[in-house]
Amino acid sequence: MSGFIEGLPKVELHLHIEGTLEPELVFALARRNDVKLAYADQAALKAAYQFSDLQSFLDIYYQGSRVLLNEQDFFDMTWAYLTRAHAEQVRHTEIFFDPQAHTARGVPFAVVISGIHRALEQARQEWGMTSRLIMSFLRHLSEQDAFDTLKDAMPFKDKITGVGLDSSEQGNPPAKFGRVYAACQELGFRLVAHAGEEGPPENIRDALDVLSVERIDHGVAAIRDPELMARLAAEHVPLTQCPLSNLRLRVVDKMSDHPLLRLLQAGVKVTINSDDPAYFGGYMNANYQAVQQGLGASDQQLLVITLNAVNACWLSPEEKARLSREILAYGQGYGVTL
Ligand code: HPA
Ligand SMILES: [Zn+2]
Repeated sequence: MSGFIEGLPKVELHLHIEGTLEPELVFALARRNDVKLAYADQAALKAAYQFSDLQSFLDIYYQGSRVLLNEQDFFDMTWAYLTRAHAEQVRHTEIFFDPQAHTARGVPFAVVISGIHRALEQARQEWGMTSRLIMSFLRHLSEQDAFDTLKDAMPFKDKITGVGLDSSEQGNPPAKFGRVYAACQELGFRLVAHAGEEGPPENIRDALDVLSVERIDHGVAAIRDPELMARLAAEHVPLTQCPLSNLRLRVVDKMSDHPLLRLLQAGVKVTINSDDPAYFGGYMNANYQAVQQGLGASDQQLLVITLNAVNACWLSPEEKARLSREILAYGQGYGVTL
């Protein structure tokens, strides 16, 4: 691991908190809550992390989430992620959570958000690490289910900055949630959506035009559509990309095929993120390393990508300016300038 990457102050914008459940914690929580797992031990669970596509991952990811029952479970999961992210110099993180994966099992919305929020608050107090929460709708479920979830979220609105859209992209295009997003916008939520992960460039366009999102999560398919790439660049639409995720879910065959650097060179505001790090083989540093080693990114390009994340995040202008200065000063220490 390069010293430059290890020490670089980072911002993470695409992280599913349920995707940070390491096998060790899955088993610890299963024991604590008396939940039966389909795997005999941690090694057997890890061996199942051989994914052929997004759906094959989601099936295991939702299985893993079944061990989360109590407020303390959501705290422990979130605290474990924050501890790792802090060790990797993540200064600010914007975290997705999937309430429907829990409320459908009878776990109250309040339990989910209280445990996550308590950990975020502790990280802020202990380390000055900042965060935002993004409530993500499961796109394989119905519009009505999303509206019901939005209603459940209302008592906790002050703890939720944005809404997102995740799960199975195939067969569940953005337009299915046009009315939900309009309602969320009316309520003052920031808007993002997964698009162009396994789906076509059209889904990226529709996320922008029908859902009015300000960032695209993944957006890998943009590389197949020069006109769309030019639009993303011209409109400064950030893409929260996740290289190791795309490799493990076979969105790309090999890391050298990943479009992240080509998009950067076309002027698109790409960022590097870890998505579901417990399942995809690494947190932020490993994803930065994949871009460095697999794509040949220079330290200067990694610096630009990191500043893109600062610009795309939901901190105040003052906080962003302070973080940008810290990152630029860090680069200068390595002789890396813009
Ligand atoms: O990578 C992902 N894509 C879509 N849905 C998800 N839910 C968790 N991770 C993902
Ligand atoms: Zn994701």
